[in-house]
Amino acid sequence: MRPESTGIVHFGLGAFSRAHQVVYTEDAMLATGDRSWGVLGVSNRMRGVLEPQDYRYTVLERGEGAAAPRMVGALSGVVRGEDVPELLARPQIRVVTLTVTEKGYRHDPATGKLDLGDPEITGDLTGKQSKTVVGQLVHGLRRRVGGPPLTVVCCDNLPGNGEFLRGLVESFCHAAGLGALADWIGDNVTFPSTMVDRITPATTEDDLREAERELGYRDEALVVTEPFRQWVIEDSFAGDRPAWERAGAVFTADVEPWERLKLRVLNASHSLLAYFGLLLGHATIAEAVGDPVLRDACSGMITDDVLPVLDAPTDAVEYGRTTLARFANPALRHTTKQVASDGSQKLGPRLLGTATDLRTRGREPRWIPYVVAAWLRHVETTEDLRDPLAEELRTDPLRRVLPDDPDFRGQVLAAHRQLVHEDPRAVLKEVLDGRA
Ligand SMILES: NC(=O)c1ccc[n+]([C@@H]2O[C@H](COP(=O)([O-])OP(=O)(O)OC[C@H]3O[C@@H](n4cnc5c(N)ncnc54)[C@H](O)[C@@H]3O)[C@@H](O)[C@H]2O)c1
Ligand SMILES: O=P(O)(O)OC[C@@H](O)[C@@H](O)[C@H](O)[C@H](O)CO
Repeated sequence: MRPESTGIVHFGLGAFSRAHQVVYTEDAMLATGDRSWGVLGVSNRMRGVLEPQDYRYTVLERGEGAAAPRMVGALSGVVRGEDVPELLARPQIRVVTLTVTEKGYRHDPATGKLDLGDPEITGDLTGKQSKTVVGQLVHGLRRRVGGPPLTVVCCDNLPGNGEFLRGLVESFCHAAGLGALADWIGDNVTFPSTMVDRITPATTEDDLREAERELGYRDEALVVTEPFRQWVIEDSFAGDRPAWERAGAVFTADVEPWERLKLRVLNASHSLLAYFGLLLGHATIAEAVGDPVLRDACSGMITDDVLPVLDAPTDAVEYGRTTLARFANPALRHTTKQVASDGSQKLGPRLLGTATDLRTRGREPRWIPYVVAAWLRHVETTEDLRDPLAEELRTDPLRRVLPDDPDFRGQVLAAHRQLVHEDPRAVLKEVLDGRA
């Protein structure tokens, strides 16, 4: 399938978007025959990779129920970030989607506010450059003023991701002295929140070689993913949109319960498996969840810490069970190192919100201090730490990450002392035994 024109600009054409939003968009175009929704990716790296392939790539599902390999053709091109401002002026662009990772938003992880001290944000505020995602978005919206409305759909794993991004854009406008633009955005641009789900590890050279043997061609932009996919979208679009519901997406008035369920059950368990998995020598998530102590620890955390403060839109116990079964998919080779990366950005949305909610209701988290302590051990013992705050974390790892709550900090430090002096497996067993 080839699109007739471009309707969507997508920031961050990483593995996930190629396995998720682009596939949903292609399915919507196939179902309706409306081929005006080609996706124009914004990615300096993927430009050089996809151009020689005419912007087509293969999606390879792995695991039980996997579909046949699929060639996706819904991308209409790939451009550089600097090209975005001009693009957003075009009326046929009706939707912007983003998967730029948590750190791509340049916010303070503790407050969720735009980091106005970030040198690249400061540079973009002058209007003389467009290096950050928020800067590119605002400079593009500036060019759009007077044109048709636009919908900006954040698809990163952040709570209230739509409202979050709207706040960053608003702060940028005010800091740049663009109050009138902020008013125009308020009237013409919407930021629906979304819950996105499809486990898609970074593609490795081994994946490429194995796929080449299987498919008979080499695809540098190939993605390997699981059969499962889910997309819940807040129904607040400013204008036209693809008929994503025809591709299985669900539109709802309130996405927050879905986002919380996913972040606090799935992503929180992923982080537990990553940090304790690394401490126990597990290279992949599938290996980690196959370790009975880690599996029981995930179930324990879901039952003891997460469920008591989760207003779930579906059966959360069953959701937890299905999640752990998906993690066990051995064909995915999702590394614990990948999931452990950028912890300073991930702990808040996945774990600390639950801990704060528990403490607000007079309950103590049983497992979360241990997961944060395992992350702390990861920070202390990893030479090539992958985290945007790596330098700062070396000197004071908790300052920018933990909420201002001395009791909780004390719990984390006590758990950390145990992990330094005792075998991590024995520590987890102790916590498990304490529940009996
Ligand atoms: N991979 C998954 O299983 C999965 C599932 C659900 C949601 N997500 C969400 O999608 C995000 C991306 O995942 P992925 O697997 O595609 O990662 P990826 O590393 O393959 O791609 C990330 C993309 O973000 C861009 N990016 C990174 N840092 C940036 C920055 N500072 N400024 C601008 N752009 C930046 C990169 O250029 C790249 O195109 C995740 O962080 C998560 O929020 C991922
Ligand atoms: O994509 P990351 O590396 O930021 O986070 C790793 C995973 O927890 C996450 O991507 C899940 O695989 C995903 O959220 C499942 O839908």
